[in-house]
Amino acid sequence: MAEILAENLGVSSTFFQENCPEETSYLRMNRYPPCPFSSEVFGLVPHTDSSFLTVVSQDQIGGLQLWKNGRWINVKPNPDALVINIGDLFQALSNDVYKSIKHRVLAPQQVERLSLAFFYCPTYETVIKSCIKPSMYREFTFREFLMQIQRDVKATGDKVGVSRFLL
Ligand SMILES: O=C(O)CCC(=O)C(=O)O
Ligand SMILES: [Fe+2]
Repeated sequence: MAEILAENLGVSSTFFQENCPEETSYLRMNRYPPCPFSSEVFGLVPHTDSSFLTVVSQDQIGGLQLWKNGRWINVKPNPDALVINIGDLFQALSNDVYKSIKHRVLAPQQVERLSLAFFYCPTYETVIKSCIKPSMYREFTFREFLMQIQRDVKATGDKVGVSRFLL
């Protein structure tokens, strides 16, 4: 899927094969326990993913929301479908042709919710640069990106993200 999305971006056809070996991607298992204060807390605070793509499998409880056209949209659970999110790295690689989607998870009120998120990521040394010119972002390695996030979270409490690398 990453290869298909990158087809018209000038990205080398072997880019993902070369930079995303199996061991650099990971699966996160999320458990959201029922919360009596669910209107006051999040299951997962609004964020974008630091991956190329994220594949999410969610159960039937619901609560995942996307920020679209200035409002939060519910992602209706569908047992026959996976949710694929564009992550920060695809946004930079595509020079904003694809946008990293902001999303959040509401805390469930009565029953626990489970989800699985697979983060498709490159090696730390992978250089992220757009082939579309003029490039909006300066080139950076995945390692630099993750370290910048750590610094920003420490300093501001927030991730900031790819906008940090805008030229
Ligand atoms: O639980 C979900 O539906 C989404 C999980 C998520 O956004 C994440 O793990 O980054
Ligand atoms: Fe996420």
